[in-house]
Amino acid sequence: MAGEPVNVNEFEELARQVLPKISYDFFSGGAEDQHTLKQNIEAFRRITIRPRILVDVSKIDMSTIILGHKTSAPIIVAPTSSHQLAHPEGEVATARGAAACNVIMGVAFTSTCTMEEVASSCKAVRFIQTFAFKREITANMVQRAERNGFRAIILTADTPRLGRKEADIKNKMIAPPFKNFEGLISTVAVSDKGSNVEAYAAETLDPSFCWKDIAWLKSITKLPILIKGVLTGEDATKAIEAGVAGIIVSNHGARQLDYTPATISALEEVVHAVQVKVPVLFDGGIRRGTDIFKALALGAKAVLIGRPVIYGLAAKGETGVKQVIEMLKNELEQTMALAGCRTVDDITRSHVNTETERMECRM
Ligand SMILES: Cc1cc2nc3c(=O)[nH]c(=O)nc-3n(C[C@H](O)[C@H](O)[C@H](O)COP(=O)(O)O)c2cc1C
Ligand SMILES: CCCCC(=O)C(=O)O
Repeated sequence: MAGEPVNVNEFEELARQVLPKISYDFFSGGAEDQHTLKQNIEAFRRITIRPRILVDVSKIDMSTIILGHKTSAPIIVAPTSSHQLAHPEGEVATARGAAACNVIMGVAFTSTCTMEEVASSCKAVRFIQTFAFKREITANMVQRAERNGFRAIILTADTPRLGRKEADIKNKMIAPPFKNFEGLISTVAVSDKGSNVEAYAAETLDPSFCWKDIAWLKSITKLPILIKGVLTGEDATKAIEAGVAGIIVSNHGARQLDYTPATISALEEVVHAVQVKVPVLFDGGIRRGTDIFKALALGAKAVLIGRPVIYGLAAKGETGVKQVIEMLKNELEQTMALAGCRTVDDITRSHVNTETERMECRM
């Protein structure tokens, strides 16, 4: 590619050029047939925007408030693991990039820098992400998150076991050391059968964790809990009953169960079930400012960005993370101006058409 990247897809190409194949495959891959992986992106293309003209758009304000935290735009860095496989400075560089853009940083417990290192590296508002780990691991995570000024817990609930990413199995992907586990698990899992990331997950996860156990998690922390991995109205209702502070519509970047719907196709069902009782956040396949606009129009309060941030990190470290977030912010600002929306609250359901509406027009 000649010249500087002009959109986040070009950052993926840069990342592919600099990363060893095994790492690029790990970051970019999805589960099994990777059907949902493609759909997460394709489904956005099937939604059209209904712009309004002759609105005063001389000033655009993208700022919003998420769980009480003011951010410059409805963008959050998604919690993703293993950033040192992308860049030696790992999650510290990512968090600094997020801080420079004044957006919230999601930190995975399976990070390669410790949560303490990330916490002391910058002033970004940080949320810690956990899985349904065995209880002693979760209790340790909660204590450390509170001590280190994390502002919320993201409980990723779509991972009672790890999805099958076949590229990782073929490549015999070796997980980097997940430093947050030091002293918590006795052995570093190894497997000669394929990806050892799977063996790692099997050793740490508690697949019996279910809805009633959220009460236990709530009993050991004062931090608000966001539940990540909701794809149906039924589960959204259960999440509200369990008393979560927010819901993240996500299929884990299509890395868990293949043939789940593209997340943008599942968003409205969840939004309807939630009835504005808690904020609904969204991730999966966001590559353009127009994608963010569409997710907001369908009811999301903010979006999480996974792979593009990792690609920025791989290509240019902290600067790359910053550039990726800035690009998405600039594109969202442009979209809002051209669609006649001055603030994020001006973006409504009537600013998009989905396939459902287009079918109705034809009938
Ligand atoms: C390499 C990689 C690692 C991930 N690790 C985690 C993780 O540790 N915890 C988690 O909840 N989600 C994880 N995710 C999922 C992201 O949080 C997010 O849901 C997803 O990346 C969004 O889709 P996108 O990559 O298309 O933006 C990971 C995703 C990728 C690509
Ligand atoms: C045990 C690491 C889990 C990372 C993860 O969630 C993913 O790769 O999707």
